[in-house]
Amino acid sequence: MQFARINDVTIHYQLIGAPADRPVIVFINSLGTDFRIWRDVVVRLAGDYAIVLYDKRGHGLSDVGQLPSSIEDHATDLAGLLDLLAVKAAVICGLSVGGLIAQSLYQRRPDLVGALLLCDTAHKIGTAESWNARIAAVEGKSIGSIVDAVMERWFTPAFRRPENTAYSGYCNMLTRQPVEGYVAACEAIRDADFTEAAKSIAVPTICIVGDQDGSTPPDLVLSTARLIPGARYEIIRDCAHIPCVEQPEALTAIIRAFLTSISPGESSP
Ligand SMILES: O=C(O)CCC(=O)CC(=O)O
Repeated sequence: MQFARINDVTIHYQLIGAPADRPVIVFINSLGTDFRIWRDVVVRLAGDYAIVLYDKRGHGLSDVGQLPSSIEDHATDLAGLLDLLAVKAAVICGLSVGGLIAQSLYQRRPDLVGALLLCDTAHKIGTAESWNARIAAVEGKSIGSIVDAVMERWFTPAFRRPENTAYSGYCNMLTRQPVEGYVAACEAIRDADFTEAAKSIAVPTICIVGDQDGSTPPDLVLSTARLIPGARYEIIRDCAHIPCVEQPEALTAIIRAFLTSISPGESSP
């Protein structure tokens, strides 16, 4: 296990491979998850890329940190981690709120971002009303009180079968996040809007979405791709909000094809 103290927050991370030798992919996880969601993608890419995984503040084994916290605070944490690891111009792959953090990192520290993989995310996610209702439910009851509704957005019915042990494991992952970390991330998402900033992104970008994503549906992700100059757009079939769990092979194939197209010869297909 690897931990770093960044911006007075203990951040849990994992570095796989040597950033000096290979292109680096940084994975940022979504709301209510920790970096273990990337496992099935990482095992497929680790031979060809150096990989940075971390639990954003308020999730997994990282501290919650000072409250309230913003998407910019998350981006500053990631910048500190990448500076510590001497990583520059990385491929930044953010899932959902992770994609907001990726967009904020690009605005604050473009030197750290060589390309963007925006996965099941958008320039703006949800409305103030929807986030305030979710925050009230979690603070008034528990994360457990919203788990069924969240899982309907995260996973397709085929994955949500009771006999699927992975499904019950991901329910556990959600309900075991600290309530104050989950709420702080909901507030940060509620207050983030990259509609204007997206138009100034000038690195190769691909927007990817599951065809059954109930949190950031295909139309929303397509509207984000249309804001970003030259961005590509890919849909993954039979998949909802978390393709790294539900369709890791398809997601890996899209990542490889995209990275090979922007840096031919740098990675083996
Ligand atoms: O997944 C995220 O990071 C935010 C989007 C969301 O609302 C996910 C969910 O449906 O719980």
